[in-house]
Amino acid sequence: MTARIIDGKAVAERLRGALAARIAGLSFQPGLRVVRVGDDPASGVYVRNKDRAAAAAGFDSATLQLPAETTEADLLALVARLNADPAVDGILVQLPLPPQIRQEAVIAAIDPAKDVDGFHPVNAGLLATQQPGLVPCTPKGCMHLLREAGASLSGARAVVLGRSQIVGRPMAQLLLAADCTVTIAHSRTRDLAAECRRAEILVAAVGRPEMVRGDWIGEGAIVIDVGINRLPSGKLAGDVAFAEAAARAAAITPVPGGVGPMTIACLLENTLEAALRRRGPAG
Ligand SMILES: Nc1nc(=O)c2c([nH]1)NC[C@@H]1CN(c3ccc(C(=O)N[C@@H](CCC(=O)O)C(=O)O)cc3)C=[N+]21
Repeated sequence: MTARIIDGKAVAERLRGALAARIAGLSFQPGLRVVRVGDDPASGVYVRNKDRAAAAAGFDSATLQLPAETTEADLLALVARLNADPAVDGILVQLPLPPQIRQEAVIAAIDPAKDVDGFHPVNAGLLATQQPGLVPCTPKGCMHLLREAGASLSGARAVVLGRSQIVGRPMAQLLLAADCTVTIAHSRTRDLAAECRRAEILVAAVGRPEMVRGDWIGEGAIVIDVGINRLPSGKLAGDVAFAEAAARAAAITPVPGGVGPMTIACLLENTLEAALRRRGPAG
């Protein structure tokens, strides 16, 4: 089998177009504030792409850049100001944060109604209990792509590789809510390759370049590659060895151009959702 390539860039473009059309009909611009402390390289391209996409879709968006030495108290004070600002619908604090700042303290300080990353424990709890809330952008984007690939989810064996708070766990919740039979595999799992091979839907989110080899892929599986790893050569690689996997999968996402652009589109989708929930449809 040679896999169909799931074009995340094109799907994201369509989603952003649909958001732009909805925003054009509003009496206000949904407001997004991204806070960046220091200059972690993983965040650089992301912040630039986000700013461009948000402006093009009609959001009132800005990135607030703080020095790497910022104290936790100063960052919490900024979050409190953004929480109180009625023009701000979505707040995203770029992770990772410098070591003097406790990540959990900052996430917990964000108003859950403005938590467009969906990382606040209230939103994680709403997702786990199948109530409406803000859903983390990357797993949400992966679900869009699975639907796009025509995956039939009900009853399907899905394996999520990785158990992070940001991707693996919420991804498993979304697949379960879609009636998949879900396995979460991770670094302590015995025989990872065998677990993955059983998957009809495989979502790889471990952050290790090309760790998933071709013989880990079941014939006809749908493979969603969340990894965006920068190699020493400067090239980007996913968590999946793409060419090997594509020889066995029915469909697969590329890196770049797969999940990454969907993360950004879903951030904008969440910001619009948060705005409509906070202000009502008329604004
Ligand atoms: N609070 C928080 N939320 C995040 O969602 C978050 C974060 N912090 N910190 C950094 C990581 C990284 N991240 C990316 C999203 C999209 C691309 C993306 O669009 N990548 C392009 C390629 C970019 C390139 O060429 O380097 C693609 O995959 O096609 C990359 C990286 C979100 N993150």
